Amino acid sequence: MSEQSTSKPAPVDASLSGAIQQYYDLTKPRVVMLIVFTAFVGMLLAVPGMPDWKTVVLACVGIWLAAASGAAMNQIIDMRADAIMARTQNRPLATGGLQVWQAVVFALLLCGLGMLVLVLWVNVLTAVLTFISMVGYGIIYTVFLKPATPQNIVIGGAAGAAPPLLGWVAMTNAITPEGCLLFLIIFAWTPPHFWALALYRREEYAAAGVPMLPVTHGEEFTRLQILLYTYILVAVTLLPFTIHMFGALYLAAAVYLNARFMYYVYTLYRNYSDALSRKTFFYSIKYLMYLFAAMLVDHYFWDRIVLWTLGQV
Ligand code: HEM
Ligand SMILES: CC(C)=CCC/C(C)=C/CC/C(C)=C/COP(=O)(O)OP(=O)(O)O
Repeated sequence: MSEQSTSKPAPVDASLSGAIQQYYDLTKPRVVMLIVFTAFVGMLLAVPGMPDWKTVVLACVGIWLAAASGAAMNQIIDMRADAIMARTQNRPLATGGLQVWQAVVFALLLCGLGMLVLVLWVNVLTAVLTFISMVGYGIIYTVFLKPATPQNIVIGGAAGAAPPLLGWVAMTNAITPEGCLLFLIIFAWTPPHFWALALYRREEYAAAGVPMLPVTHGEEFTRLQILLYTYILVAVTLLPFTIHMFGALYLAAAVYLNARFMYYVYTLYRNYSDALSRKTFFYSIKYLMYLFAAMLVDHYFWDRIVLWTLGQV
């Protein structure tokens, strides 16, 4: 049995701070935080030495606003399905804490502000790519892909994978192979990240009528797909080292993080439990955070370590 919707929605807090909290929740703050972090890393990797911090801050703000707008659009469209699932039933539109028109105005405002910041103070290419990602998630994934195909998150994952490339483009105004490689890492990471959650939440998705892979193709097939995508992820995360984008610091971190991820998904494949599936999902988030942090550390310190070591011999 996967985890069931047994709890009741929490009562709505009608105070001002309650209203602010509802708007804040509408932006899926923690997901968007990691999205902005990967964009931030993309920005710093794109230039040698210290970046122009003003552009970095403005690009982070613009991408944050656009991603938050996408998250709000997603909840406007999904409010009925969200009200059915225990995991999402306390979202502001599902509880009635916010009205649809309030969420629509808020989403449009975030979108407009985000585009303004990117066009005025970053560059038009970043604004266009960010807009495509926002619409890709908020509309194309949510309206067309999510209710239609179990490949929804594979195709829709392109929107969530865009941020490091957006960060790269913000600093260079160019789409380069290195920026695309960062995109590819998150693209390959998304299926194990999401399907691990979908496995232990499969009955909720079935009840809400969402055709996620464990619902349409069963648990065993999903476990195999998670394993196969993690193999791809391992290969893709090693590529930046082979093209000398990063040095041994990154390699060590990637090998360690990949070994742990493989251990989780292989065990999940051989011996399924909801508890392990949940652990795998939470590990996937830490994995991405640490992998991108390792890129930063390598970018700033690996050359210095090599030079210092050479100086010692
Ligand atoms: C199409 C792609 C993706 C899908 C379908 C997906 C799906 C999900 C789902 C269903 C959750 C649970 C959310 C909740 O319980 O409220 C979640 C959580 C999370 N996701 Fe993803 N995700 C995707 C891409 C991403 C990306 C690109 C990132 C960051 C770079 C990300 C970071 C996170 C984080 C940090 C959480 C934990 C949120 C929390 O603790 O509240 N996800 N994801
Ligand atoms: C501008 C930019 C970079 C784009 C935005 C990208 C973005 C916010 C991606 C988030 C991906 C995500 C949380 C998917 C959740 O899927 P779901 O909606 O199926 O999950 P749910 O069931 O929790 O609502």
